[in-house]
Amino acid sequence: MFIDDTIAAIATAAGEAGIGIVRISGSKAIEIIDDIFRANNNKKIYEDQRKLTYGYIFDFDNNEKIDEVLAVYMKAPHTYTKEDIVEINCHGGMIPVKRILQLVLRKGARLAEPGEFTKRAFLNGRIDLAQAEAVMDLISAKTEKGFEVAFDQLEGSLSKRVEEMRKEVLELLAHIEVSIDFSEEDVDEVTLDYLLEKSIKLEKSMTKLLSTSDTGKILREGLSTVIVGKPNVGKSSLLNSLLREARAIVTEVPGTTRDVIEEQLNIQGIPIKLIDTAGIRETEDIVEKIGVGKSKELFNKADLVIFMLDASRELTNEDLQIIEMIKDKKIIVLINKTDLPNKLDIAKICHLIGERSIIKTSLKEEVGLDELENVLVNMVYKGEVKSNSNLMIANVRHKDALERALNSLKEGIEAIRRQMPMDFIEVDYKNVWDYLGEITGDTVGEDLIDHIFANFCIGK
Ligand SMILES: Nc1nc2c(c(=O)[nH]1)N(C=O)[C@@H](CNc1ccc(C(=O)N[C@@H](CCC(=O)O)C(=O)O)cc1)CN2
Ligand SMILES: Nc1nc2c(ncn2[C@@H]2O[C@H](COP(=O)(O)OP(=O)(O)OP(=O)(O)O)[C@@H](O)[C@H]2O)c(=O)[nH]1
Ligand SMILES: [Mg+2]
Repeated sequence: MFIDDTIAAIATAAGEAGIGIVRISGSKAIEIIDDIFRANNNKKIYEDQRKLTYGYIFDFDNNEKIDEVLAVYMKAPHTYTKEDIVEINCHGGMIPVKRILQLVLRKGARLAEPGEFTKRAFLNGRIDLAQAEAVMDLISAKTEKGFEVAFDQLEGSLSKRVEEMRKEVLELLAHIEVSIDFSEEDVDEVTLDYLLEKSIKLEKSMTKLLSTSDTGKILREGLSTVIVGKPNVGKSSLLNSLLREARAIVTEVPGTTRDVIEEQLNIQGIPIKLIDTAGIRETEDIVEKIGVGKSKELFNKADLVIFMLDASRELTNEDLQIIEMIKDKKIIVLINKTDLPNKLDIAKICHLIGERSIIKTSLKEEVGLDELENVLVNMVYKGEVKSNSNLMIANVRHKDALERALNSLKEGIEAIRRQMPMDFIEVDYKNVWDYLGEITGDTVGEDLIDHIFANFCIGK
């Protein structure tokens, strides 16, 4: 694919800021900057490369000075996109960047599509697809750990592992092909044993990589967590305690929260979208009724439900109804208000909810929050020691491809065990090779590539 147009975009975030950057990439970048920039030392910007030069952006068509800037030229192919790049560092804020961009577009550049700089880095072969996707993930990371996982992926950790696996598949395919050529005779035992042994090893390492995908997905996308319970159990108090801020209104009146309150939270590196809801009960109040309806909808979509009970009241029908509604979800049960005399039949609750974590809290006396945080973290890391490794499958697209690769490998192994014809076995291994290649972008079509980059931000 030959890319000949020159693209431009604002690379920095909108709004008041110290500096703003306009970025240009493509063969016309030099021409364009030459048309609009005058260096104070009177040198042409392309005489030096990778050196910031002080000067002014001018609109020479009407002799207007636009802004005082620092500009830099980076020569292809050793640049972010592997094309000629010019960056203009102007004053921050909405106006300077916008005016300079407009001028650049008037001089012949085209406004870049979302992610197009990174897309060019990929199409021109500087980085692979998993690395390109990591660029976006690291921009949108909400916790340090999420950033670290994305950063290692950008550095090629995942790509390297996937390429190692593909190399092994290729080696197995070579053996299989040799056997096909000798198809008249029986394939010898040694070859079959060898294929089987190597394949089982590969299956193990693929399974291991796949097992990181639940945690990886949460680090990348966040854990959507909904607090549910009947009115007045302390749901909004819990939101406030975890946020360490009086975000939601808390009163002793049941039915205080009527709308959904959503906040972002970071618990030991895990990004959590915490949602406080209206207490669930039968009600004639129209506003509250809508709120209750929303609560029910929300916890159906949640990754995790925190179900709250009030230790100072007996179990009611409302509690039982909620238990019925959430019994198939991933839940943590919180028994709150343990500072008050207990009236709750805890044995009965255990019986109703089965093998689930139960935590006793008193939000009033700040008891039990640490335990809640720890249970939550352990749930995400599935009780495994919190991994120091940042090599994870964080992207659902990668997970899906790896799953299909693993399934094909299992089919291949089964086919070897049953001594199926070699050309039959070969198909499975070719699939493993193809599916793994989707992760690094080796075996994906143009449509999918367009779709992936369309979700990037402009200027990246
Ligand atoms: N001003 C500015 N800051 C930035 C970027 C940018 O594009 N512009 N980046 C953009 O996201 C990030 C840095 N990433 C970059 C990645 C590769 C190359 C690059 O020129 N690579 C060449 C040469 C490498 C070398 O000199 O050793 C290459 O790989 O061939 C530049 C930036 C973060 N900061
Ligand atoms: N004694 C005691 N009171 C608590 C505790 N936690 C919350 N409360 C009180 O219980 C009342 C209700 O708390 P909220 O957080 O508003 O309860 P809610 O579940 O959000 O209620 P709705 O929004 O009406 O569904 C308030 O008066 C809180 O101060 C606790 O651990 N002990
Ligand atoms: Mg509330």
